[in-house]
Amino acid sequence: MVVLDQRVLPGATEHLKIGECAQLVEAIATLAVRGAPALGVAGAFGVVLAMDEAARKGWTEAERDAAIDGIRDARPTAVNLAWGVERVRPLVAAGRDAVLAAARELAEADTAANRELSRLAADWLLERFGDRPLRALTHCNAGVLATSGWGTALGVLRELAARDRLEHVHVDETRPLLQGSRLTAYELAQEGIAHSVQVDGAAASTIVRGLVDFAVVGADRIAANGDVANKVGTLGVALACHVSGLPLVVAAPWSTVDLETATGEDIEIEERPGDEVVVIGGERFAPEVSQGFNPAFDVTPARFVSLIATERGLVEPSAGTRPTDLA
Ligand SMILES: CSC[C@H]1O[C@H](OP(=O)(O)O)[C@H](O)[C@@H]1O
Repeated sequence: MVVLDQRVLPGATEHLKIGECAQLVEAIATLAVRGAPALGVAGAFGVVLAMDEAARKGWTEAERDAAIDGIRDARPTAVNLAWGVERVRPLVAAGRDAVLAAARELAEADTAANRELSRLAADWLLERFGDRPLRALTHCNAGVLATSGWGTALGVLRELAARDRLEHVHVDETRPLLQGSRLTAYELAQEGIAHSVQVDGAAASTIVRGLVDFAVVGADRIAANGDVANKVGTLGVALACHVSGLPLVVAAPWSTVDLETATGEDIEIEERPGDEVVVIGGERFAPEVSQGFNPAFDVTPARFVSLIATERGLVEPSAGTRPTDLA
C-alpha cells in the first residue's frame, strides 16, 4: 500500500510505502492519511494488508483479527474507518482477491457518491440563491485529499465552479494542523478557484458581515437525528450562519451517516496531543506550564444544520427532516 503523506503538503509531495498494519495505524493516527471517507477506504484496504502480513508472518487468525481491530480503532470519531473495515471483513474467509475487489469497489462507490451529493447540493444552493455566482466559506479539508475522489465539501465547490457559479471561497486555516491552509487552499489553487485563507477566528465575522452566501463543510459522523461531528470550529461556523440567516451545508456520503448513533451526545470526540496546539515547527509558543487542550472535532446540533447532502438525497435538519428519512 502506497499513500500520499498529507502531513508534508503543500511544501512537499511524499509517499509512504506501508507493508505492515502498525505502519497504517501510525499513518492514520498522525494524519498522514486523513479525512473521513478516505479513512473508510484505508480501512478496507487495511484488511487486505492484514491478510498479507498474516500470511507473511504466519499469524494465527486471532493475531490477524487483532491487527484488523487495531486499524479499525486507530481514530474514534469518523465512523467511516470502522465502516470500511467491517464492510469487507466478512469476505476474509473468501480470500484476498474477494476482499481486494470489495475494497476497490468501495473506493469507486465513494467517488461516485461524492459527485452525486455535490450535484444535489449545488442544485439546492442555486435554487435558494438564484442562478448567480456564490461566495462560500469552508472549514478544514473535505476535498479529494479527504476522500477517494472528487471531494465532499470541495466537491460541492467544484460543481459550482464547473457551472460558473462560484465567485470566491473563504478558507479557514483550521488550526492546529492547518488542513485548510495546507490542503484546501492547495486543492483550490490547483483548480484555479478564487480563494483567500483566513484565521479560524475570522470565520464568524466573515459570515456575519455578509462576505459569504453559505458555508459548506464535510463530516466525520452524522447521528440519526442529524447532529454532525466535524472538525473543531465547525460549531462556531454553524452558529454564525444561524444568527446571520445563512445556510450551513454539510456534504457527506451516506457512509458517514451512523444510524446506530442516536444523537451527537453519543459521538466520541477524539482528544489529540496538546502539543499540537502549543508547539509549532518544534518551537513552543506557550509557557511550559500551559498544557494544550485539543479536541479534534465538535458536534453541531441538527437545529443549526441547514442541509445534509448525501448521494441518497438531501436532508434539512433545521427544518425538521432527519437522516433516518433517507434510510
Ligand atoms: C470529507 S473529510 C471529513 C472530515 O475529516 C477531517 O478530519 P481530519 O482532518 O482530522 O481527518 C475534517 O473533519 C473533515 O471535515
